Amino acid sequence: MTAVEVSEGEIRRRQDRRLKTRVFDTYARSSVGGFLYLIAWFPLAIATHLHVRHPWIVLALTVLFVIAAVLRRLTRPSRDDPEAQMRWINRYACIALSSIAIWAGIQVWVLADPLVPPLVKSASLFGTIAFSTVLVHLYTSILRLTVIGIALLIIPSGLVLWSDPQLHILALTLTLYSGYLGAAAFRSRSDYRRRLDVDEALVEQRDRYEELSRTDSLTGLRNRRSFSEALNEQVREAQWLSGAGVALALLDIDHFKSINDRHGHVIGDEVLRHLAERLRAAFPEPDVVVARTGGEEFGLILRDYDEISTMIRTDTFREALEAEPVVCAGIAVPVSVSIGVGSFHAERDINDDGFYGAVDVALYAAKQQGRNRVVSVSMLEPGLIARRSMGRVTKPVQPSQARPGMPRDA
Ligand SMILES: Nc1nc2c(ncn2[C@@H]2O[C@H](COP(=O)(O)OP(=O)(O)OP(=O)(O)O)[C@@H](O)[C@H]2O)c(=O)[nH]1
Repeated sequence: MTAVEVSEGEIRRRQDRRLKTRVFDTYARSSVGGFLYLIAWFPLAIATHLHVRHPWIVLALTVLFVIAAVLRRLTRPSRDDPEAQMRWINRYACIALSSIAIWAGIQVWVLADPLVPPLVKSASLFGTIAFSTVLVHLYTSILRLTVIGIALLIIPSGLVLWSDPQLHILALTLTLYSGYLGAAAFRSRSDYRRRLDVDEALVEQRDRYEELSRTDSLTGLRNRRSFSEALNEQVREAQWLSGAGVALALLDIDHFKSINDRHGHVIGDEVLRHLAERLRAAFPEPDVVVARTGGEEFGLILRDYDEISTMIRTDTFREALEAEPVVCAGIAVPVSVSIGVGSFHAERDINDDGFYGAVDVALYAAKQQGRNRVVSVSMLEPGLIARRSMGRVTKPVQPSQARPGMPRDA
């Protein structure tokens, strides 16, 4: 896949991420917006004396505003289900539009009522203009809601104003202003989309760097840092969850220095790459961790494996590797590996460091016994782990702790 091609799954993931951002931005900006109508409604009802003239209507409208405001606050979007988020947008838009429609109706009533003083009519119209302006900022990511909301607030009031020839100029001004708001809503939406694009690019870049920091650049396998973290995690699981088990295998190419000396470092690198591919093919399960832990050292973490099954599997791999030389640039390079294996025992190993140290001693024993073999921790002479681990390397060190002279690129 080239850099330009993006898989369907990836496109879907991006769309879902954008939808989630839109939904949560909308909720964060506007979930208390319904109460604004309520706050504006009380003084208006009093100033127009509607509470004295039509107390039941005032009460009914107040109840409707309260229901819409509370519903808007309580209708929380789903965190992870994109279909539920789409449904939420529609439901939320209906609730928001119902408050807007009630206010628009009140505004028409106030403008048309001859008993309402002109000053109160102007104040109420000013409130309506403020509400329609706020919509542009509240619902930036749901353009249709903004446009319908502005139309609901402005058009009926504009028509009432237009019905009085003396107020034509006011109706025209209102129409012009609604045009401006429409343009602002489009502008605000495209700014918002640009912001989403930038956010997305940053998230992708962060994910890419994170992936790179866990990958061995030569082989593409996990690197020692990622391996250490996975081992730590799985050992902790084995410590705390009854029934969870974890096995570890450490593989070291035999006489790799002479491969480098005979064929050069470029072929040496190719051998490392080929070995990585063979390991990946031999241990394809997603829950098996395959890593390059050092220069010519590789590691496997096998969840829920015991020592014997790990020995059998790694020995099969060793035999297959020995039987089929690695071919690099037309040169057949015989490669063999020594392997140490073990499964985690809490009393013996204590933690991941102790576990790694024990398997490392088994690997050391495999080298000592003539190489090209698998040695398990239980095959070791009692007391050897304690003696050897004093002088041997324990769990792979983090890159920041790496000493000069450590293998390249690991
Ligand atoms: N080509 C190549 N060589 C590497 C890399 N990292 C480490 N090496 C070489 O791996 C060799 C490891 O040599 P030793 O530690 O002596 O081990 P060995 O020759 O495999 O001998 P045994 O492990 O005892 O069988 C050194 O020559 C390193 O230079 C690498 O990334 N690429």
